[in-house]
Amino acid sequence: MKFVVKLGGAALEDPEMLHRCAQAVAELARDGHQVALVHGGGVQLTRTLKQMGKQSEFIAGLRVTDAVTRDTALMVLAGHVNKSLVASLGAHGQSAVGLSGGDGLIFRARKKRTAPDLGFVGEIVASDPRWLEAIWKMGSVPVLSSMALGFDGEYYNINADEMAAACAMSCNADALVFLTDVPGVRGADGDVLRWLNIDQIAVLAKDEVISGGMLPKLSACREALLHGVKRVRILPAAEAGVLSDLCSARITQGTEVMVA
Ligand SMILES: Nc1ncnc2c1ncn2[C@@H]1O[C@H](COP(=O)(O)OP(=O)(O)O)[C@@H](O)[C@H]1O
Ligand SMILES: CC(=O)N[C@@H](CCC(=O)OP(=O)(O)O)C(=O)O
Repeated sequence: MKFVVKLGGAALEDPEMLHRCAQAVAELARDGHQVALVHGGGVQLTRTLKQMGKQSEFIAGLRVTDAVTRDTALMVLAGHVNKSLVASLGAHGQSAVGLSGGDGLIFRARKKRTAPDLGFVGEIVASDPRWLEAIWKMGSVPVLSSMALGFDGEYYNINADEMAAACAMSCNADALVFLTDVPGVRGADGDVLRWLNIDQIAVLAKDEVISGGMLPKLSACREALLHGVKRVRILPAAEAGVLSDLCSARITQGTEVMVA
């Protein structure tokens, strides 16, 4: 099976969590699945920007990205975070190849047109999954950071959940799993929803039951499901160990997002 696993920056903060997620991804690959790992690193980027004296601003879960922020995103996401994940997979005996969307022109971006303007924030408009296929053929795991090149030669900062959905759509993934720092999507009563229909997303957003980073995440889930990805699940990173059971057993952790 083809899996796209997205690992969020908050989950990456805890070395034990990182270890668990890398182990689960390595196990999936060793079981013969084709796995692409797409990662975020929003928390790490915010910290580095703060050390540089720059405050971060988000609008509807997306970072306002000026040129300095974009260059810092390249450094942190395509650099340190990406290479740390390659190292973690390596520590579990799994070879991995770290890439950004710009490498091999796997993903092309264009500036996201929003009001207010978000600067160098992009959206994926084209993809060429042949590099992913080539890496899989070599028995390796592509590890993708959420930066992609525009046709104007500029790098754009892509929300990592959007990047993961684009990756899953591009390679016709059987499953897209978001490993995150919460136990799942919480409903109005605070309990984790075991299932979420994509038609409910707009209502949850309107009622402010979902906010911040959950907005682009659920929008990415919706896009992926509407474009042929068969299964989409939001899973707590702490439970990454159940990844290999996803398609063979009934799992209860996290939230399954579904089309009506
Ligand atoms: N209804 C909700 N259920 C769960 N998390 C929510 C909800 N609404 C907002 N959130 C926020 O969404 C965050 C997860 O999104 P995000 O920060 O983008 O995670 P990641 O780093 O995994 O991409 C949670 O930490 C939580 O603060
Ligand atoms: C445009 C935009 O907001 N990009 C994100 C990219 C990283 C990301 O999405 O990281 P997480 O998955 O850890 O949240 C950012 O700059 O924070």
